[in-house]
Amino acid sequence: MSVADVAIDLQDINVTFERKGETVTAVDDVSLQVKKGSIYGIIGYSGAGKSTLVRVINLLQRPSSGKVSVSGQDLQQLTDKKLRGVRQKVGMIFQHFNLLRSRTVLNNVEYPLLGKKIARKDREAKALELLKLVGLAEYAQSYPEELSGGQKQRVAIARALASDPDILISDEATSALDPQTTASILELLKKLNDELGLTIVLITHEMQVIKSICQEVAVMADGAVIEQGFVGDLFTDPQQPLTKKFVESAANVTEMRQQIVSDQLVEKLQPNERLLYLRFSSDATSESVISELAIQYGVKANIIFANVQKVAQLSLGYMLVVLSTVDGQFDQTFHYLQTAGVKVNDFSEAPQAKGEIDVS
Ligand SMILES: Nc1ncnc2c1ncn2[C@@H]1O[C@H](COP(=O)(O)OP(=O)(O)OP(=O)(O)O)[C@@H](O)[C@H]1O
Repeated sequence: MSVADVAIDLQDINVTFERKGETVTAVDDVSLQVKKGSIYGIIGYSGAGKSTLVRVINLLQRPSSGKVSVSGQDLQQLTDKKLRGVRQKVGMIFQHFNLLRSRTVLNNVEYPLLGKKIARKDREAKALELLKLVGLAEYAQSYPEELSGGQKQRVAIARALASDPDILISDEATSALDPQTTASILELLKKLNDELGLTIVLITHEMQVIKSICQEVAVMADGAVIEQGFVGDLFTDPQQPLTKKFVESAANVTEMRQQIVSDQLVEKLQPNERLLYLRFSSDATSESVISELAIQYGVKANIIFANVQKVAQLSLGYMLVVLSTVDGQFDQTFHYLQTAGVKVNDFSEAPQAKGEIDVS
């Protein structure tokens, strides 16, 4: 990536806090680059350091060490005045919207422009234009409490756009919303990314959110980035146990695990049967693999669970299947699956009774 293509460049960032005489490491040696015009996700459980890390991006949180560049500018070298200028180009939205209750929706959106040399008429026109963009023009004179959660977040987005930012940071912006409203807010963010070329950094604890709109993702745990890369790659071949857990959560694999245990699938297997968990990427479709097994190798398949999810233009298939052969031999079957690019876990010997089925 050339320097001109980089919106955010964080190098070797550490953030420590002193708490009750102890040093807490909130961010542990994190380096990442966010490409201009991309949507970059940061996922991790509560306390992983996500919020602290994104506050470093506009130096609301100064790192204990490391370098922060935004749009090619080394922020730690800037004067306060220049830093304020950069901060205005980095908008933020939050889980709890942070709207001013006593002001109308229109006033909330114009708020960031109040201190600027811009005529009231123009300011109002701009705020109204932004409300149109987020689909809320008719609510301009309403008050926040008259709006639903999703509508409040739209107002917060319009307000964040008032200073014409190049970058928008979304800190758990959909966490308080139901799945349908979440989807509509993510759709809006994608539209802003497409139409305005806005670079978006999106913090979440939900892989569904990452899957919906992010191109790249960093997985955080205990302050560190433990895995990062393109979303499609992470979903197809997650390396770290935590990443695998997040990927599974987005593919309903948890349900599948429960089914294995509650239906006692392993206990019921015949000697000539195997219980396999198969993962497919788009170049190996589940139908073609299963029919090939039947035709070429005479293997029967009983599909117990199947799910296909779309991630970054890839179709990823997950399947739990009982395969049976006449002679109970599976060497050829495994070999075929491997060459077809299918990832295989054999659950036949798994400690199913305890529900500890590892799908790594
Ligand atoms: N100002 C502070 N003083 C002391 N410790 C802090 C401070 N801010 C954050 N921490 C600690 O740093 C760690 C990371 O917190 P952070 O809020 O960045 O995590 P997070 O992944 O965003 O989690 P959440 O989603 O719950 O906010 C936590 O252990 C937190 O207690």
